[in-house]
Amino acid sequence: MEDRRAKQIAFSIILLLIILIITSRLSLKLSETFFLICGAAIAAIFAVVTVVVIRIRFNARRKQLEIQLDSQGRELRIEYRFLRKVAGVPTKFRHRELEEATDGFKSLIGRGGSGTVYRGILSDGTAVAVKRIDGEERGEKAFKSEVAAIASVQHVNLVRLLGYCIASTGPRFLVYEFIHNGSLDNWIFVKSSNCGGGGRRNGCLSWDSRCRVAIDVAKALSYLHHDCRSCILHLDVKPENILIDENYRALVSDFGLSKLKGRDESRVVTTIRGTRGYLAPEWILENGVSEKCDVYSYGMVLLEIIGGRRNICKMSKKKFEFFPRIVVEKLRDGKLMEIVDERLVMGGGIDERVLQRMVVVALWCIQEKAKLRPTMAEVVEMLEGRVVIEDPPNTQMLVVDLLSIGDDDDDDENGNRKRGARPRFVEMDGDNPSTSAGYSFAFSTLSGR
Ligand SMILES: Nc1ncnc2c1ncn2[C@@H]1O[C@H](COP(=O)(O)OP(=O)(O)OP(=O)(O)O)[C@@H](O)[C@H]1O
Repeated sequence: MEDRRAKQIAFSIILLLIILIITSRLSLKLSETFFLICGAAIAAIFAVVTVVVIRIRFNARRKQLEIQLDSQGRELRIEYRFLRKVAGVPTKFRHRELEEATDGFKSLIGRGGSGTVYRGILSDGTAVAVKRIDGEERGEKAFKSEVAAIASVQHVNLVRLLGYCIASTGPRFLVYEFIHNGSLDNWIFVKSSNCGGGGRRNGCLSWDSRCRVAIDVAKALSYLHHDCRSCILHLDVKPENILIDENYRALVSDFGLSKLKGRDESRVVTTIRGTRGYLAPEWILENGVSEKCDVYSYGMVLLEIIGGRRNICKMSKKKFEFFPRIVVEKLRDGKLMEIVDERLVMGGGIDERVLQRMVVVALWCIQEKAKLRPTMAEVVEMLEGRVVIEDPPNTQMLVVDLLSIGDDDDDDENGNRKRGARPRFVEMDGDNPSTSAGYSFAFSTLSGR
């Protein structure tokens, strides 16, 4: 466009100069002035032609460079996007992109303590779960913990954080890969029972799948504790935070409560949060956490996987049943099959040696004294049958789970624990727990999530 305009101007100037030569030839004949004007006009024509040619060439070169840079930029952008994907670096999404992906946040998958999860499809066809983190300060904390903990880690048994979205105002979002079979609680608990969970039901996970899931979760936690630059404490291990993929393999999710612990630190001080029924006793007593808190929660989950029921089960208004205690008794009496999820016993195919191994590992994990518990790396070894496992010490289970039994208001419609509910410190006496006044000092250290 610019070139055409320059050519038009040059053409007009040259035309004017030629007209000038012709008119001066007619009026001045072949005088000296005519030759002067003629020489100057020819020089001007030459200069105009030179300028136009240089300009056209310059523009052509500039255009070529622009095209070249543009294509290099595009290639770099593609390469960068690819490298981010390969390295697992989360992408920053715009709110509009997430709105489009979730069709206006319409298809709700679930609700947790820190936010609401929606199903979505990204523009490239990737199925995602978009978690909207609610609450100002708490939301900010959960968001930062989650991104800091899993943005840099990669493991087949950890759910992948694909991206995030932070707007200057409004909630924050985390975008995960979508895991098709939902959370483990839907696959192990019986809905109708008091000791089951509420919500969506999927089915009953087979014995073999349960064994695989147990090892998958143990491997994920072992990786977080031992194989990352800092030790990552999950601090909220429970069936709701274990997702099951289409091959019935487990992926640990929800890092909203996680903490990083330096390799030279023995424990990290943090306020008491998490979910009743899975909290290690020392967290409440000493107000510090270590990887042994995850080991405790894992042991509790392992028992629930085997039994297909919650560990703490409300039988009536004042009566509770503590499953780990029953497990200890049945192990002692050699009647372990009686603690297995009835639906699996009916189907058969349970290897009693594997069952015994899993139970013993779980009982080691829930030892009240943290230092007696194995590491998650040892748990993997034990579950895979690579080491001989000694019998766990006889534990009194006096302080069962400081947050496990609360007010009636703290339980949901099925009698199960709600997350973040006010805790009550309990002393177990058979299956009839009572609040222990002697331990009431612990209340002052408690804070809901
Ligand atoms: N990546 C995912 N793919 C499929 N479903 C998911 C995914 N992430 C979460 N969900 C579903 O959404 C539910 C809510 O998840 P979320 O992590 O918010 O809460 P939670 O674990 O139940 O509770 P809390 O946040 O209090 O621990 C889960 O129980 C699970 O069923």
